[in-house]
Amino acid sequence: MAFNQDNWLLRVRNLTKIYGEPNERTLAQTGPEFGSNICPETESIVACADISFDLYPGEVLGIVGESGSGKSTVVKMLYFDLEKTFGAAWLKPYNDGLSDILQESNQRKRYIRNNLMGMVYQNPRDGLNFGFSSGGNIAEKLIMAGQMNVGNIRARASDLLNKTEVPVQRMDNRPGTFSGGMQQRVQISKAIANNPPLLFLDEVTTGLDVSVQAKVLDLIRELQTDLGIAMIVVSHDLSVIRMLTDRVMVMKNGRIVESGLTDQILQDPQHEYSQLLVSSLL
Ligand SMILES: Nc1ncnc2c1ncn2[C@@H]1O[C@H](COP(=O)(O)OP(=O)(O)OP(=O)(O)O)[C@@H](O)[C@H]1O
Repeated sequence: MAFNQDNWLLRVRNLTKIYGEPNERTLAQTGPEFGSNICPETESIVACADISFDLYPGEVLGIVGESGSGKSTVVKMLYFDLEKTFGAAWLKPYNDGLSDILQESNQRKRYIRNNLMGMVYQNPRDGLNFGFSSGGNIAEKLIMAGQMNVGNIRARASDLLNKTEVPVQRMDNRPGTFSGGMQQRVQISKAIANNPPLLFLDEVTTGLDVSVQAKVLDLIRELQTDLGIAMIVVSHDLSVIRMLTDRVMVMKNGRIVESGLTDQILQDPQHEYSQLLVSSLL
């Protein structure tokens, strides 16, 4: 798929998260060439640094890398779960892409999250309220975006559960009574309830049985084709990245070591670490 360069949906520049108290040499002393994200002088941790990319409407971008490479930190900052240390991000549907969303007030950030973004976490407990029914969880997201009509909300919830193949008769049951795969489907329903242009998926199939994983991945692919939502897919699993994404960024020790079209990187990885990842797929 070709994307028009001027027509970005999300623009991210130099996104960086450092824990602890860095000094001016911290960034220069951490990263893949040092095999570590810990500053030897200050012991501050560079969870990720200098992350820059553009995402286009309807595009699926993968972030792949080993545990601790900084993948989740990137999406958590963009979804406002974590504060950035440095960097900026712009979202086209918000103020025509003119405002750095990371600098906005908490109230504006809530608006952006509720109306323009969705997030599916690895652990359904992070994305769902287990005290509410599955329908109630979807309703919560719709209400936060200003919908008030109970009939409409219920109709939308049952439509979404249908779409994600959760039995609609279980709409009034709590997610705690569902299987792991079904909990992820409810989480996906909730995340897309407001038709967001942008969806974050953070290791959403990790921890599920292989056959259940395949069904959840199929569902995500179908939704992407039907709804054309742009997605950022975080996974340590290159087979998930291969199945879902158009483009991929490979991360190691908090930095992007390689990025490009997924097919190209899978066929001809340039960085030593990407080569290692790809060879583990074979
Ligand atoms: N609160 C924290 N304090 C200090 N360091 C942290 C904190 N949270 C995360 N880190 C560190 O930041 C780095 C990146 O973490 P992150 O969770 O983004 O990695 P990841 O690639 O998503 O891995 P995983 O899939 O295991 O979560 C890791 O080295 C981690 O130990």
